[in-house]
Amino acid sequence: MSISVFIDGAAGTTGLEIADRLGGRAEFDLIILDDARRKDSAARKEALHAADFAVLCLHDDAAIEAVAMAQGSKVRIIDASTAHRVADGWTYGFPEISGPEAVANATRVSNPGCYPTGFIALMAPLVRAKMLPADWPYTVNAVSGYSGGGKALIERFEEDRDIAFRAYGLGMGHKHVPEMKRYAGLAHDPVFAPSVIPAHRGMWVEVPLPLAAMSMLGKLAGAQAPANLHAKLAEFYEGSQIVRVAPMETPAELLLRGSMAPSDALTLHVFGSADGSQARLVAVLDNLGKGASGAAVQSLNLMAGLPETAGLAL
Ligand SMILES: NC(=O)C1=CN([C@@H]2O[C@H](COP(=O)(O)OP(=O)(O)OC[C@H]3O[C@@H](n4cnc5c(N)ncnc54)[C@H](OP(=O)(O)O)[C@@H]3O)[C@@H](O)[C@H]2O)C=CC1
Ligand SMILES: CC(=O)N[C@@H](CCC(=O)OP(=O)(O)O)C(=O)O
Repeated sequence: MSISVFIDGAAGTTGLEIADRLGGRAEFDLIILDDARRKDSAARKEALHAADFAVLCLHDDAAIEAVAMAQGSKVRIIDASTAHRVADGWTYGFPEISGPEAVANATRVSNPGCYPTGFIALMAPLVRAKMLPADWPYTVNAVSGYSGGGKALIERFEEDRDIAFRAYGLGMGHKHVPEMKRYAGLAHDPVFAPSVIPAHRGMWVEVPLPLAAMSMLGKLAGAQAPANLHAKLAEFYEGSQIVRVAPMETPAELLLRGSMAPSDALTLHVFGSADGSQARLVAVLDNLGKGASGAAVQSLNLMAGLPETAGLAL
């Protein structure tokens, strides 16, 4: 018996990528509304009530509306928007961090934000193990491909080829900070510095760590050499086909390529100074892969009782 999945917002950037990942799979029957009906409330409500699963690939207000319209139905929802990431009654759709069973059994799953995926993957295992303090004022420096901003930012970057670098979130208070704080287990909001480069997809999320200064201030339990942090991350993600911890070596450079192929993997790096006084934790991913559509499909697989990585590009 096939599983019906309604993609609400299937004409958008995330929705199209989810439809691509599910399209060739015999287990799923996709419900996709045509152009004339895709924003029609009655048609969306009918689809929400007919489907086994709905993946909301919508901006927050339309996602909140969809959840209200689904009331009284049996549909299980994965919401790709920011609307429910720290909301009561929702499971954070990051199986490596929330636990695969929690996601598999949930009826309401919020898909993590793209930048938080990198940040939380790096930080949660180390904070949980008390190798990094929960109460340090961390910073997050991050770079995204322009597809991270959906259709509007894609259009802007494709029209204005003169943008070489776009820093934003300069007033702080970016919408991703609450989920970063909560799921990394932090006491304070991290200082988040996001930016966009003229590449369609790709993402770099970095957390610089002044280890010697943290130790001097009594914030580290014992000396935490960069190699210890790397070993803990490697242990935490051992056996994962999705999250990979790169060997601890220091290349002369790391590149994000404009021609990056779609990928649902997430690669973590730890770089350390020779004397161990400083480290840089770095996550490299595809904002549209593990940062959005790949994560939604991973959660859908688990919720539908299918192999976790089915249909993913790894
Ligand atoms: N892009 C990314 O890398 C990531 C995106 N996300 C999140 O995923 C969600 C979707 O983002 P993204 O795909 O980038 O955005 P897009 O703007 O590319 O797509 C959103 C789609 O929703 C449609 N839409 C708008 N209002 C309604 C409505 N009332 N009913 C039905 N459809 C509607 C839009 O229609 P129209 O085509 O007419 O504009 C558009 O096709 C957002 O919440 C975003 O924050 C999360 C992680 C990463
Ligand atoms: C480059 C860019 O603009 N990125 C988006 C976040 C993309 C993402 O993860 O989206 P949601 O949290 O909305 O689901 C931003 O900073 O608002």
